[in-house]
Amino acid sequence: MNVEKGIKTSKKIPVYVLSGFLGSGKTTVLLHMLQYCKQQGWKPGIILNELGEANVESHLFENEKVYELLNGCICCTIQDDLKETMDDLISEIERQPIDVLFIEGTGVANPLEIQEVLLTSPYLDKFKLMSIITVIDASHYLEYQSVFSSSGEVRHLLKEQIVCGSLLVLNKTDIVPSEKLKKLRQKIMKIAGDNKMIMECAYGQVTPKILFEQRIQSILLDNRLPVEHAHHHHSGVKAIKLEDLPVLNQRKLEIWLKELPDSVLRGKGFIKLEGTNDLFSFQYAAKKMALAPVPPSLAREPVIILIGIGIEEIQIQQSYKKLITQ
Ligand SMILES: Nc1nc2c(ncn2[C@@H]2O[C@H](COP(=O)(O)OP(=O)(O)OP(=O)(O)O)[C@@H](O)[C@H]2O)c(=O)[nH]1
Repeated sequence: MNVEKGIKTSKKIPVYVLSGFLGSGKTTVLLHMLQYCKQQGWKPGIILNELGEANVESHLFENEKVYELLNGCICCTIQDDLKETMDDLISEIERQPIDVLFIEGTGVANPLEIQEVLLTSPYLDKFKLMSIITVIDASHYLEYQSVFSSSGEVRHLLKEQIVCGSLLVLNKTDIVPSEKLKKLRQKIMKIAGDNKMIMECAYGQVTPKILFEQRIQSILLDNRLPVEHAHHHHSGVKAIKLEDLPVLNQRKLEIWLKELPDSVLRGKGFIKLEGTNDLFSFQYAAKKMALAPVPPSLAREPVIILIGIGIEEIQIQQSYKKLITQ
């Protein structure tokens, strides 16, 4: 279909769901899609579903209308929370219409749960699910799938996200050797089936037309998986918030991160570093830290949120204490 024409003329608001494991690059892909919206003059609405009590990423969406669903998805309350957020959104868009809606699930969300909400009344009459875009971290997928280095829950979730995705984005190819990439593609195709489109990319740079393509037809919605399947509990998922952070030494921080248990899968937040007055956004995914200065006008308190499956809060707090007292 002609995507531009479809979005402009559609009576229902088109919805894109971004799914994918913790740190795979969902926000990166979303920012890329938002840039395209801007070029096309489309007004987007965004629903972010975050683990943990604080959203440390909303500053990335400066000029956009962002609805936050914090603490989501640890259990099935995601659906009630999402409905509440959608209700707010519906009343808000009567005053401020939007052309397209993005829903970014947490890294441990099963996209079917989101899909199911969109299929119930009154949302079904107002929104049209266009695509579930599943982002896969090419640099870590094989490790996450390995029986030795990850929990069964992680492996199950990764598979579900691939099966439910209508477009697969194999991200972070910049840090993966081509041989590994080939092997990876084969593995993913085995789970996804031959006719699902897999786009390889770095930093979410997939051609917008491919991202915005309608890939879910009503036929698929009618044949959706049974409800029991969609209600998958992620009881072992935990987000730990480290607050009142002092100014940190970068080298010690790197060592601390390296020594964290493997069950810590993701970190994000804001930190201050020795030798500079700047505030940095802190990202930790697939065992790699990325820091980026943020403007002081943001005025956020330093905080680190660690997310993992089966992480022991006491163990983390003890090692954190060591980091800040060394
Ligand atoms: N090397 C590399 N890093 C990337 C790429 N895409 C994203 N990143 C980095 O990976 C980290 C996580 O990216 P996000 O887009 O925040 O991932 P996410 O899936 O939204 O993360 P959660 O919402 O926590 O699950 C950030 O530090 C990104 O800059 C890529 O293609 N290559």
